[in-house]
Amino acid sequence: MTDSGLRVVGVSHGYAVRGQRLEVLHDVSLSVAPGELVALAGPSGSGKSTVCHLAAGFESPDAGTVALDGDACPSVADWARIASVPQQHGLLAGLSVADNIALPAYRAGLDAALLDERLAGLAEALDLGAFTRRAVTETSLGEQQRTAVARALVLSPRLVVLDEPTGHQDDDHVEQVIGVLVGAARAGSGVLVASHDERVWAVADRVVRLEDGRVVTDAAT
Ligand SMILES: Nc1ncnc2c1ncn2[C@@H]1O[C@H](COP(=O)(O)OP(=O)(O)OP(=O)(O)O)[C@@H](O)[C@H]1O
Repeated sequence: MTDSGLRVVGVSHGYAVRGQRLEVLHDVSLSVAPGELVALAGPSGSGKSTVCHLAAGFESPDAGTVALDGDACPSVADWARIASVPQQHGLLAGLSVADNIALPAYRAGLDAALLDERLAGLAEALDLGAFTRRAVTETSLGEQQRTAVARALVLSPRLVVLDEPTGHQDDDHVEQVIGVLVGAARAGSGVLVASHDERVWAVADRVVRLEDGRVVTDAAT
């Protein structure tokens, strides 16, 4: 067995609720290899977002391990390693669409010509070309969601974790988002995507289904 990619092993995790620890994930294990697209499915409240937070390094598990390429301490600061699209998108209100997408690249010191090429490619693939100069606060929720997807992919990360990235999209834009996620996996990123959308499950290499904080199936599609 290889350490390559994301490995979540025996993870239990919970939240403090009225002074008590409420465990919401119980002994969860899953993996995402480089180049693999894995969908997280399950009913509302089953624990998908919690798994995403742990995989993205926003939180550390109460028990068990979360590791990327064998490193048990994923760094949220390095978007070339782990990038994410949280449910609330986390865009910076004071910046344009283009600057939000480019922010990880500015921080990483990506070559300007390469950044321009990637920005143009993502803007076209995600139908953002008409909005790139607009303040992100002056765009629709669906456009903001696609901006967050583009930002997560601008550095071609080792792992990208997306929480319901098609939730605000119409049918055509769902296909565009799915297209860039499949493209990212083909280019070598591991892709973990929490989704209720069967169209996302259909393109996944595997679908991991959670119920009540437990993995009930982990199956190839
Ligand atoms: N900050 C929090 N404090 C307390 N409980 C929480 C918190 N966040 C989530 N939970 C609880 O943890 C459980 C799992 O929530 P989570 O958001 O991971 O589920 P989900 O599968 O992503 O749901 P949805 O599909 O509705 O987004 C739920 O019972 C939820 O109420």
